[in-house]
Amino acid sequence: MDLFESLKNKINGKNIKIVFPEGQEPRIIGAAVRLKADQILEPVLLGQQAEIEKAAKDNGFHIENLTVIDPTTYPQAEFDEMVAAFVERRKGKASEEQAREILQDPNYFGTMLVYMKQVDGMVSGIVHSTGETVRPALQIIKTKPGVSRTSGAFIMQRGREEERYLFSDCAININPNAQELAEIAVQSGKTAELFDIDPKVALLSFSTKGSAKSPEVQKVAEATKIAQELAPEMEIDGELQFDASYVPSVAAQKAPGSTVAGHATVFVFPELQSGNIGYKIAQRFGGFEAIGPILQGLNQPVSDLSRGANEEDVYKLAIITAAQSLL
Ligand SMILES: CC(C)(COP(=O)(O)OP(=O)(O)OC[C@H]1O[C@@H](n2cnc3c(N)ncnc32)[C@H](O)[C@@H]1OP(=O)(O)O)[C@@H](O)C(=O)NCCC(=O)NCCS
Ligand SMILES: CC(=O)OP(=O)(O)O
Repeated sequence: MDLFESLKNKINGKNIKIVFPEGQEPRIIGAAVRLKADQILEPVLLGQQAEIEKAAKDNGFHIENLTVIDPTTYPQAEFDEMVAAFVERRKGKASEEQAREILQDPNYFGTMLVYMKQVDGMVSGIVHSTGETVRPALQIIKTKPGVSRTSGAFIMQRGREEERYLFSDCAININPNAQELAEIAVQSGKTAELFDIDPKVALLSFSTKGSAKSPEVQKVAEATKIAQELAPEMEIDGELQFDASYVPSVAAQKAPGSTVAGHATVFVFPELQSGNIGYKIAQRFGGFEAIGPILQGLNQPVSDLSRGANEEDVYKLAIITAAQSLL
C-alpha cells in the first residue's frame, strides 16, 4: 500500500490536532483546507485572524470550518498558564517577563501548545529558518530519554512505490562527533522502520573501508563501530562512498562481504554540509520527492518545512507529524 494511504489509515478517526504557526501563509492554508476536507486530522492555524482571512480570500480558500488560534485575542488566563509552564520548563533560563516576550514568537507559542498537550504536533518553517523553527522544540520539548541529539531525516521517494530511502542528518547537527553520528545512524534506522523502509544503514564518506586516510574518515569509521555496538541487531556499515553504498557492482569491488554496501536504504551523511546539499541534489537533479525534515528523537513531534516547500509537501509532512504523535 502507498505509504501515505497506510499513514492515513493509522491516524484516521483519532482527532489528531496539528498546529501551524505560519497560519497566514497560503501554502499552509491550502494544505490545511485539504487536510480538513479529507478528514485526516484537525489543522489549527496560528496567527492573526484578520491576516489569515485576508490570505485565504486572496487565494480563493474557504476556511470557515478551520480552527484558528489568534495569539492577540488568546484568553489572558490561558496565556498566564502558558507563561508559568514556560518559566518552569526553562528553570533559571527565562524570567516571567522574558517568557511573556518570547511567547510573542509564533514558533514558541505553537511549541508551547504542543508541550501543554493542547495539540498533538507542530509543522512550521515554511517562512522561518530552521534555527527559528526548531530552537523552541530543543529547549522545551527536548529529546527522549536515551537520545542526546535530535536530527533531521528526509524520506526520499521517486516514481515507483518501492524506491524509497531515508537521508539524515540533513537539517540539524552542523558537525556531529563520532558518538553523535553513531546515535544519528541508529535513530535513522528506527525512523526508517516507521515508514516501511527495511533499514540497511550506510555511514557515508569520501572513503570506502580505509581507501583514504584523514580525521574526517576516521570519525565516520569510529561512528560506524559505535553504532554497530549500540544496535547490534541493525544492519549498519561504513565508512562507505555513496557509489559503494548504492551500486552493487561497485560495492563488490570496494566493500566485498558487506551486507549493506550496494543495498543501503538509509544514508547517513558525515556532517550537515554534505547532508543538506546531498538531499537537495537528489531532490532537484534526481527527481526525488523529499519529505521532511522529520525530527527524530523528540518527546513530541515538531516538524520543520523547507522554505522551498509546496502545498503538497506541507500536506504530507503534517500526516507524518500526526503519525509520529501516535508513537
Ligand atoms: C539547531 C540549531 C539552531 C541549534 O542551535 P542553537 O540554538 O544555537 O543551540 P544551542 O547550542 O544554543 O542550544 C539551545 C538548546 O538546544 C539544545 N540543543 C541544541 N542542539 C540540539 C540537538 N541537536 N538536539 C537536542 N538538543 C539540542 C541545547 O542543549 C540547548 O538546550 P538548553 O537551552 O535547554 O540548554 C543549530 O544547531 C543550527 O543552526 N543548526 C543548523 C540548522 C540549519 O540551518 N539547517 C539547514 C536547513 S534545514
Ligand atoms: C531543510 C532545509 O534545507 O530548509 P530550508 O530550505 O528552509 O533552509
